Amino acid sequence: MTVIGLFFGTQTGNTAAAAEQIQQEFGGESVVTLIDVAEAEPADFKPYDCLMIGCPTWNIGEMQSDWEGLYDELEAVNFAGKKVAYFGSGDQVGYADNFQDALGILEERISALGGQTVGQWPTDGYDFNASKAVKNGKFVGLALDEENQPELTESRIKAWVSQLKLVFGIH
Ligand SMILES: Cc1cc2nc3c(=O)[nH]c(=O)nc-3n(C[C@H](O)[C@H](O)[C@H](O)COP(=O)(O)O)c2cc1C
Repeated sequence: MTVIGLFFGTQTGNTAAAAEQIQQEFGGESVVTLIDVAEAEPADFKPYDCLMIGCPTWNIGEMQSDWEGLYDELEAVNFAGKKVAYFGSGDQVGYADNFQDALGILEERISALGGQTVGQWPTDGYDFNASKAVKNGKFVGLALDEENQPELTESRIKAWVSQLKLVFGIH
């Protein structure tokens, strides 16, 4: 078993591609296991003390549909003692009033179930009106925008992962 479980949902592939890049940055399959939420159930979260949650925002402020389907069932997971990092895909221009809302929705739910949020990310360099993913002036996790800032994705992932390696205790 690997150290980190990365659970992602995706509609058009952007969040899946980010998940793969994040896995590579951490050192590959021996460190991070990728799990598509379309095939996940609550018991799958149990083995991991370190989790990453990847979810794009869809339909104006909603979670991607596979996360939507799992949302109620998350209640069966004990997140106490787990460090949880979040990342998402969104469109800050097209959906400026709901940028990355899904991240905020999931973070609130999983925190209420005992998860410890790690990997917060600054809002500098983004331009949007409102987001449920902003808490105390920061995004609750890494915000990616393939529509408007695809050239920044790689460097954002590298910076975020290097910060998380320390938090997760991975060298
Ligand atoms: C109909 C539609 C609704 C969307 N709604 C939002 C939204 O409310 N907030 C946001 O940040 N992005 C929104 N997006 C942008 C997607 O999150 C973005 O395209 C993302 O990269 C998709 O990720 P995926 O390929 O992993 O599914 C929307 C896109 C479409 C086509």
